[in-house]
Amino acid sequence: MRFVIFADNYVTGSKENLEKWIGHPRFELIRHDVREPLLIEVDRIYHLVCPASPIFYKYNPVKTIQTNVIGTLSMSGVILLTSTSEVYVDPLIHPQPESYWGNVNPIGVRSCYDEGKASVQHGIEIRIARIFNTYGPRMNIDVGRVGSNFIPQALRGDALTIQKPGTQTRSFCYLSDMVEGDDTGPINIGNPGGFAMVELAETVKELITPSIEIKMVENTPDDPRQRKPDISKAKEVLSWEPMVKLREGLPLMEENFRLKSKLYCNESSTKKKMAQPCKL
Ligand SMILES: O=c1ccn([C@@H]2O[C@H](COP(=O)(O)OP(=O)(O)O[C@H]3OC[C@@H](O)[C@H](O)[C@H]3O)[C@@H](O)[C@H]2O)c(=O)[nH]1
Repeated sequence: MRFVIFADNYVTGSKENLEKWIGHPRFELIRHDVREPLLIEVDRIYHLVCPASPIFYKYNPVKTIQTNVIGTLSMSGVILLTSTSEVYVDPLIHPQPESYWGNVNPIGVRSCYDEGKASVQHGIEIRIARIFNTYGPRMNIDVGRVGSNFIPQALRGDALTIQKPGTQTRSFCYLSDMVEGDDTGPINIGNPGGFAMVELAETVKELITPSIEIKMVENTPDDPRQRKPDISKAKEVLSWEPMVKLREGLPLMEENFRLKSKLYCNESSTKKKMAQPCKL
């Protein structure tokens, strides 16, 4: 019989996201910071820890690197480690294969996360999922990620903020498309299609509030200029065919729009209104 013990220090997560499981007889929730050892006997560990939003992880770089390095050491016996496309940092090779070592600025503001996530002890059997940019329901609003900025901005009717130069690219994968792979080496998981932030802004504007403005704002240091996964290795172990075009991916975002709409519609909104992307 499976029993799940879930540990979180709620720095970025919330109990609300776990509501469905709290009280379940085979689910236990512990407030815990992975930088401290957790002495319990388990069969498997899924180590998903570390704030992933650049604003959060840059806020306290020492805690970030401790969480990634000490945290991973305390989780010895890990079976799955969620890593990130950030290990390729500002890549000079495009798209990025798993064999690429990355192009890091070791004294840059992002290095606490990039280097922390990249450090894994050699020789242990571990599944490392290098997750590229992902979006979907229950993202925190206003944590500075591009999707969680653009969609609420469009719903509120505020200008979309493209960070300069706007030609930087990312690939966006919907949450439920991030599926199981089974491979011990690091494996890229993401959408192989790359899109410039200007393209993303235009698409969000067109789909949600065509009348809103798009403005260019200053960027933060060391923002990667291009990023998309080389998924040739992943294809061998994943049964999933990712969507290459952003346009095809967008209908799936509707679920996301609805969730955001709920937050921005007032109490008197009708159910019907809630069920559609709502313009305020
Ligand atoms: O309002 C905004 C926010 C962000 N952006 C741009 O959008 C791009 C993506 O930024 P995000 O903050 O969403 O994500 P990043 O790609 O920088 O980093 C993230 O990517 C992969 C994850 O694994 C990491 O956890 C996370 O660091 C950047 O080029 C950023 O400059 C905007 O143009 N406008």
